[in-house]
Amino acid sequence: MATAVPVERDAVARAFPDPGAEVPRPGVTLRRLPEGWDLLAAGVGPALAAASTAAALTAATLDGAPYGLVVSAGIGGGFAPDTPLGSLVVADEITAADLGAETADGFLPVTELGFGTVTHHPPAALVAAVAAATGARPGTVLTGSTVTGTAERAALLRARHPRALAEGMEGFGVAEAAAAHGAPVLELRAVSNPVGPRDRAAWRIGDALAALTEAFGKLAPVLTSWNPHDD
Ligand SMILES: O=C(O)c1cccc(C(=O)CC[C@H]2O[C@@H](n3cnc4c(=O)[nH]cnc43)[C@H](O)[C@@H]2O)c1
Repeated sequence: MATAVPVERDAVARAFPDPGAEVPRPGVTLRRLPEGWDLLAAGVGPALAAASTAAALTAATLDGAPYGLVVSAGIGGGFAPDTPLGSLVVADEITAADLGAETADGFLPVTELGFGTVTHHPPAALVAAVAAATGARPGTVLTGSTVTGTAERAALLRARHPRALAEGMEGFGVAEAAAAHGAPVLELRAVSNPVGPRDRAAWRIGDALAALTEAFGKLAPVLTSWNPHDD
């Protein structure tokens, strides 16, 4: 499970009775839980999140215990009015919002330039099970390297991605690393702030971290019992 920062990782860890033990691996330090999950504070932004997640995936494979699922989790911005502060979003699409080229006629995703990918799809049955267990709303979660800070940018993103419910900075990077290793990916965001004009004082980080802990308490049995062959 990959979060951006250590406080998010610790919020996930609080859902489990045993805090686990640190396991240093080349390029990353994992927190290994007795339940069989590795937690990773993978860094802020898609590039560092991808690099850290790839390091963890490679280490697990070389250790002879490849991961069966990669989860990107953390706080995020929510698109009003669908996602109020403290609510949860589970991604049925993980989409890079700013990977492409600006042209005189508007934004072109890299796929329209002839390479790469801009969207990953988590397993549908797993998304449905997570939504049922946690109350998370399924929808598109956007990844960007810049936190949206104006109403204009929020409206433009929503116009380009009408199904977008939330915005984070790591999901697509984590998903790219998982895809390179053939592992399925999931993204769960707890909404700490509205996507729109920047008002850092209004971010409800504590509430979002508490929602993350509560969600992972309900999620653990779902993830453990999920059978990839159902998807
Ligand atoms: O200041 C703190 O105490 C604190 C605690 C936990 C996390 C943070 C972060 O700033 C982490 C950055 C993290 O947050 C995600 N995020 C949150 N809101 C948005 C948003 O509106 N748009 C994009 N990303 C957002 C993001 O994934 C960052 O990694 C601070």
